[in-house]
Amino acid sequence: MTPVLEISGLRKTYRSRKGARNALDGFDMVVEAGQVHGFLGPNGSGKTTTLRTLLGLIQPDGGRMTLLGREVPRHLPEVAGRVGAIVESPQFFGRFTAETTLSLLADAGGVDRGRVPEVLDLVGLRDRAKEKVKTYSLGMKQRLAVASALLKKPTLLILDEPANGLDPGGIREMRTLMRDLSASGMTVLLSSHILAEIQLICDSVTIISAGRRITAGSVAEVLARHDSGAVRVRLEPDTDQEEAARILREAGAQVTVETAGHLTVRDIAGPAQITRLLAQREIYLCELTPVAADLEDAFLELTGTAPVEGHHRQVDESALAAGQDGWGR
Ligand SMILES: Nc1ncnc2c1ncn2[C@@H]1O[C@H](COP(=O)(O)OP(=O)(O)OP(=O)(O)O)[C@@H](O)[C@H]1O
Repeated sequence: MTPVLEISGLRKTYRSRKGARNALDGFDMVVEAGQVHGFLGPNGSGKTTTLRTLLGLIQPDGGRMTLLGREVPRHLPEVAGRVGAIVESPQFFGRFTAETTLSLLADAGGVDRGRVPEVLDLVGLRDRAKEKVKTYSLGMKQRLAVASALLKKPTLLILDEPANGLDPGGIREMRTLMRDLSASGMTVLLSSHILAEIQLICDSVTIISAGRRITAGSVAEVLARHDSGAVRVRLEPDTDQEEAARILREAGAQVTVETAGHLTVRDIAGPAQITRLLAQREIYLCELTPVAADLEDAFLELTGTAPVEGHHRQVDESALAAGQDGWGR
């Protein structure tokens, strides 16, 4: 089946009097139909630039993009009616109610007003639909934004940080909504920094760093590639942790002494080897658990953005274009 979205070799350089920055440096991405696809990357890595370029809001400097099988931006008008998107927090008129706002948007988009109560219901705003938007919380405005993107029953829904400003209950509702939309046949592409959430919601992910794809695949594949083989060991109470760590290190393992009674062990043949080495010295275990890699670990390692003690990471991820030092020199 043709992917719903395909990007290859996308390039975008922002130029100003201060210099030129490569926001996208040959970026590739594929999103298959019916998936919830997570788009992840550190601050300034190029996510919004990608989404804005896809939607024809930014002119790329090179590369190819297709949406629903049609090349964009050239054929964007043919597919725009089937793509719903929120790429920046949309501004709504505070004095209008959600119902009026959506009705006007429906009229403007040639959508039957009968769809308005449906989308209000979908995003959980039905009970507040007749109140003015200026009385809404941030999370409620976010829901209204999603409702507006759903008006035209899109085949592809693109959301930039949809969980922004939502409380834990709201995040969970958004997760259910994404899954329901996907189950109804819609493809969803969402960018987010809430990695635990992405791990729960998404079928597949693309991770971008410095304007390039650094990994992509199903969440399970990305996690499997990242599996560190680490094992968490809990020792019997009153065991000398340092002694146990020393024994394992002598055998070539990498050992981190954790909170009371726990060790994390890497680079060892297997759990049986840990048990054998310690039992030979009359040290016994209560528990031995493989440490499952999570998306946050994979993300921090792949993007090189894990915090380093005593070092303040600078947030901008994009590379200066060749020959530029940021001051146009
Ligand atoms: N209009 C612009 N003019 C100049 N530089 C820009 C412009 N928009 C984005 N950039 C730069 O391009 C790079 C990529 O920005 P982009 O907004 O795409 O990142 P992002 O991955 O969406 O980041 P975040 O997670 O912080 O939202 C950054 O260095 C940013 O400063």
